[in-house]
Amino acid sequence: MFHIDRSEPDALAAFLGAIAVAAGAAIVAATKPGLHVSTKDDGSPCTAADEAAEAAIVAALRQGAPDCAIVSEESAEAGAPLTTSFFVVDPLDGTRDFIAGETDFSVNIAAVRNGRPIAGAVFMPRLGQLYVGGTRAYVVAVAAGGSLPDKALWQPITTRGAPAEGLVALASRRHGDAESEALLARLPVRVVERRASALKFCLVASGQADIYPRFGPTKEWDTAAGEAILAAAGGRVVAPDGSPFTYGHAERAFLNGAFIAFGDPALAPDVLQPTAR
Ligand SMILES: Nc1ncnc2c1ncn2[C@@H]1O[C@H](COP(=O)(O)O)[C@@H](OP(=O)(O)O)[C@H]1O
Ligand SMILES: [Mg+2]
Repeated sequence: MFHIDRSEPDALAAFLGAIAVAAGAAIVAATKPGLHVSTKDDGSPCTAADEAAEAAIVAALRQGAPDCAIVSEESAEAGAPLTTSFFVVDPLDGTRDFIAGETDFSVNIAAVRNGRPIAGAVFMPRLGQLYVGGTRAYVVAVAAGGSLPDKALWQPITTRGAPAEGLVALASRRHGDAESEALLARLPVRVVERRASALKFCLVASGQADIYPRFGPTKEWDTAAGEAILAAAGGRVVAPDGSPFTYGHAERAFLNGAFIAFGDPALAPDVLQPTAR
């Protein structure tokens, strides 16, 4: 049995990783021609794949960690503050890209302890890539619904130092915003790659990119797992004033403020607001 307040972060991350890979199979199984797309109250799409993955994840979390609260994208409601330790789930992050047949979509599951993410898993079903982070961060090649290989075969990942030839920056493919573009315009950026879902955090965590600023809106389930992985790999996710991100804000419907995710902590003086330096 797992408990967020008592289990080791790496053990929690492996638990979440196995659940994310199994949820990937639910997504693949639900992916059929003519997949029904409904529109949620906020105008964003939801499919049978989102719902099947959420049901699989919630059932597995309840079985493995029965005493822990769960916040999940498709069932979260604004209201009373939660306990400060809970699982946060996005069963299908990047739904628009999923519907468009792209590879950039992910299953995100994180464990939040005292308002901070301590373990996370991000799985890309169509890429067959699982990223996990607890105390350390790893990438694992595994097909949707497959068995996780022995931990000795997991590849440890770390962020990279900012390259002298310029930064590789990441931005949302479908939800760009002017403030993020303005920040990147002030930095020595070599290329801006537009990608979807929490895969962006994983690309920074594994040293394939350097910075991902996001001033436009996101929800806690979009960032918690990615933050856990990036932090375990040596990077940071902070508000533009340098303050840490906290989770469990039911009173604002789990809406995040702006953040800057970056791999090399030495970038802080360049990317954060002057008062935060
Ligand atoms: N106006 C808005 N308010 C809140 N969250 C938003 C939003 N526009 C986009 N998002 C979040 O951004 C996520 C997609 O990120 P990206 O653009 O990097 O792929 C969406 O995830 P879902 O696809 O799970 O709904 C959604 O949660
Ligand atoms: Mg999402």
